Amino acid sequence: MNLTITDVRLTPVLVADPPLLNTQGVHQPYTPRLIVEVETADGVVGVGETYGDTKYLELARPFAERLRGRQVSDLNGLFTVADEVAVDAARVLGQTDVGGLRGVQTADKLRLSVVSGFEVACLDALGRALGLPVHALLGGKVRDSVEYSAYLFYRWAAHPAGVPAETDDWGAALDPAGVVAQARRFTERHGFTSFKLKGGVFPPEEEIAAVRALAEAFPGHPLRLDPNGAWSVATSLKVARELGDVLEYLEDPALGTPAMAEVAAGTGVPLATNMCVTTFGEIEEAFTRGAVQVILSDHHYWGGLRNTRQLAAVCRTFGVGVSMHSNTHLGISLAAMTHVAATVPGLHHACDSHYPWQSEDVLTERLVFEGGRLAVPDAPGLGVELDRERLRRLHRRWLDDDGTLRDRDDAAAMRVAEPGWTAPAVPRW
Ligand SMILES: O=C([O-])[C@@H](O)[C@@H](O)[C@H](O)[C@@H](O)C(=O)[O-]
Ligand SMILES: [Mg+2]
Repeated sequence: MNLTITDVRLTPVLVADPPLLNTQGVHQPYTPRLIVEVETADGVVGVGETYGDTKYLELARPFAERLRGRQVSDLNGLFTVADEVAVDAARVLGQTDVGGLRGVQTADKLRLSVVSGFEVACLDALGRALGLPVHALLGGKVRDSVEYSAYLFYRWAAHPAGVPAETDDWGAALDPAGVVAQARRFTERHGFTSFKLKGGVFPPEEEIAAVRALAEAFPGHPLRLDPNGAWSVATSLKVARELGDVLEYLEDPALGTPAMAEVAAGTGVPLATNMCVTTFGEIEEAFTRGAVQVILSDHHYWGGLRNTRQLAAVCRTFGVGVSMHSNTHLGISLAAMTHVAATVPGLHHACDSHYPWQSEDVLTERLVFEGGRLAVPDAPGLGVELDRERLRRLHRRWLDDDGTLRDRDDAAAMRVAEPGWTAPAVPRW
């Protein structure tokens, strides 16, 4: 068996995305992702997926060039390669991350997101070569299926008139009744029993009313609200008081570890984050200050599936819960999330996934939730197959774009409907 990498292919794509609202603005009609393929001397191909914005592509290209001649099994070596790839200072100085939702941009955060796509592709290739599923390469699954939550968004029925976009049949959700109707669709279509509402869009009273309406419609079901740091400490505490009896956790109510620590000190409602702790370096302060009770891990943020397991071990040591965050992604990433989630002991919360919002994929077969769960694939590698025709079509869309959609910009998308919109200063309420 020859595991030497002989070819690496990078294919940026633009994927249809509905008009989902968040505190920064609204999703653009198409969003970039990067599909990574590594091929071995034996002709085995592994696939991975990560962010596709220009700043990631700029790093992924020199990274890919350095991989030829290395072994797909040399997963630790990927971090050495990452260190060799220079990050343009303009990409990090004073910048915030994708949609402004992952805090301050650093060179490491960029590098780790790129590593994650290559690590998954190498694991897929290695698994295929050895005839083993990725979860086996991570030490073995401890569960046969992984639970996901319904990721509810305030949304418009369609992108603004005149904007080229795909359409869907979800309808608008702009008030409590719309949010409950959306939740019902999620349960009908995918069987989810946990619900997360993306907040920070309307004044907190309206979002409290929406969560109350969900609690009435789905009594006893786990509920979460995530305003992406849009609230002050005082507002966060007020929301925690009003919803404390129905929330599984409150996600990133306030921005940054010091503010989260203040909120945590004033409420018994657990706080979760995918914003103030997204690197190992941010753990110590947050954990020693008791700022967060659940880390929403994301293998794209943390540098891959093996780092996700290391994160889970650190969380376990400190008695902090772990679950999974999601941004817009396709089936390759969902499969990767499912493999690693299957190996993490004590995963007490359903994972987030945007996947039900994505009508397009690059796989031959979509992954299907049953009863809100995904079965953990046991086929070699990730257990998914790339559909080259679909990949070609979504790449063609990326090639045809004049550059306006190649970098996610939720505020720009909002300006189409509301000229003059800028992402609100934080705290917004
Ligand atoms: O896609 C969005 O609008 C989400 O707000 C996403 O960008 C966040 O990263 C994420 O879902 C979160 O939980 O914060
Ligand atoms: Mg979040």
